[in-house]
Amino acid sequence: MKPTSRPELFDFEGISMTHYFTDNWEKVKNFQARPDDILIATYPKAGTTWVSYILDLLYFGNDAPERQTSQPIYMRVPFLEACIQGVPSGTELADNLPTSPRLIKTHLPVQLVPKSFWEQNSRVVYVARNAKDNAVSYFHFDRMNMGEPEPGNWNTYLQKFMEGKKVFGPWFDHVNGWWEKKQTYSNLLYMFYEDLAEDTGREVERLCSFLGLSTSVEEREKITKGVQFDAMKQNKMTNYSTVPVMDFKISPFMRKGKVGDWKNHFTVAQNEQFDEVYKQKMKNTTVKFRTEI
Ligand SMILES: Nc1ncnc2c1ncn2[C@@H]1O[C@H](COP(=O)(O)OS(=O)(=O)O)[C@@H](OP(=O)(O)O)[C@H]1O
Repeated sequence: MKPTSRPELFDFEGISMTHYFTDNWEKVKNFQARPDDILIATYPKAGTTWVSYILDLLYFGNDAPERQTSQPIYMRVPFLEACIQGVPSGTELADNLPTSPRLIKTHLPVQLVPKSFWEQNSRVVYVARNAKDNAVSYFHFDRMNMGEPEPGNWNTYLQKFMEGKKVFGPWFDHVNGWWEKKQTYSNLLYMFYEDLAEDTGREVERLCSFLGLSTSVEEREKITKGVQFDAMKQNKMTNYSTVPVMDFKISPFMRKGKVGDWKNHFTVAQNEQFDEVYKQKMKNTTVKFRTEI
């Protein structure tokens, strides 16, 4: 259903959120994960759809062709915390998934993930993207998605991004929180968008080895080809063109798919300020990002 106005941000357990991701909170919090579930966790716009589609093809690519031609990726990989009037919630979709393993998407910061995922020792694939490109992608997404708060202009957007006043909270805490989790939770694979862009085939192989899949080289090559930006942009089941709240005339979901597009957006002054903030916020972590490849 099309919203009549954009939602407001509010504080939820210390994180900026909109009601779309908190309205179903009791069910999200008490969600029953299974040991073979695979949770795909990301800060928004870090490569969720890319990795979702890779995993979907790895597990179900050879299933009935209708799955690939008639079911959009967001139906195959439910968005756990999403709750939008008129469509089934993420928890409902996940509970009713007929396939196994279940692939489930979340943008939650690690501390808000339902505890059953940890209790069941479910596998988690986290994808992170460098902060500058992530901010740019998020800005264009918020411009075109009426389900997101009003983005304002690029400069005000960037200031708010640095303050963490974006849906799902600060990028910094998100990537750092999940990085810390990885140190103690062995069923977590921490991936980078930049690595995927540099060598998708290598990253597909990494995923297979994490998941214990013995997919053939030919199959992996086929998947690698099918998940390239242009192929996914043309594919109605992966390009989000079926979502009514998104206005592709403003900006398409599959926008550029590049590493380094931030250079076309940041002014010299914005870049200097961002680097200062980044240094402060990232001073206690060992996670390293590439802003170009
Ligand atoms: N195959 C492939 N190759 C390269 N880049 C890709 C690919 N698939 C998705 N993308 C880019 O990822 C951005 C969307 O991120 P998400 O899928 O995480 O969005 S969401 O949070 O689920 O809404 C968005 O990035 P930008 O183009 O920079 O805006 C997409 O274009």
